[in-house]
Amino acid sequence: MLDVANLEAYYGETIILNNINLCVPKGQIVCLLGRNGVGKTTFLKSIMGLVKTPQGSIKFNGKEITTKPTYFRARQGISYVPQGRDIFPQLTVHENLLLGLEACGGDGSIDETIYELFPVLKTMLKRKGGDLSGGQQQQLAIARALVSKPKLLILDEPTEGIQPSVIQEIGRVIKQLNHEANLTILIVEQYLEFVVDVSDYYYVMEKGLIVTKGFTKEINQEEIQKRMAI
Ligand SMILES: Nc1ncnc2c1ncn2[C@@H]1O[C@H](COP(=O)(O)OP(=O)(O)OP(=O)(O)O)[C@@H](O)[C@H]1O
Repeated sequence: MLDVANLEAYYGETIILNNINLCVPKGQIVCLLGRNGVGKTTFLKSIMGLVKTPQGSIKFNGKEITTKPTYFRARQGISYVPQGRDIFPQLTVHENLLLGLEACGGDGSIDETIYELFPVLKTMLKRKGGDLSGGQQQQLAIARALVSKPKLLILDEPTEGIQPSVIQEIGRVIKQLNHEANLTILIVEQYLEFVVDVSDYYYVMEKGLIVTKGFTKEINQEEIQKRMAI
């Protein structure tokens, strides 16, 4: 579904992504692991068209999107939950969710299945986004990304700063979306246990390069943990 080949990205003269090749097959959950600052977020921003990529190609469902604007990519069905969630603190939960419709042109309505996935949000529709806990904000951010019924959901460190019970809840929802709705998902993560729990395939990035990859069921957790700790 998502095919990235020989991708490069720079901030000024500094190369951040160096010849990245990564593939997210339809119906799978793929995780990109790596320490702070290796370029994971830059990679996700490249997919969304938020960072310029002078070299390489990004294909979505076989179509070249490398030079397309962000809104085009969103309308094709790519939905992105950035690191730090980007919830609008002064808007209510309901208003934050309505903003998710913008990705598909502002039409339509919020599907009831969103509240089935995240029952806690239904009880908080009139609350300000800024009054929610970190975990609830993450759930709201994921729910907002789902409102436009994407084909590919991209999550940047969904477990960051979140308590274990909510991490479990988020893991459950991600697996449910994948199994029941056949949603394809790409996740950037540093929390190895979560990656092992939810993903089919993993990639590890170091200094803008993919250094190892494989099927999660064959992962050597000790080796990956060492790489993450260096
Ligand atoms: N807007 C920017 N301008 C210049 N350099 C940047 C910018 N954003 C990130 N960088 C640098 O690019 C490198 C990669 O950053 P990036 O955020 O992609 O890493 P990351 O792996 O996602 O890390 P983290 O887990 O901390 O988010 C880092 O050295 C960072 O300092």
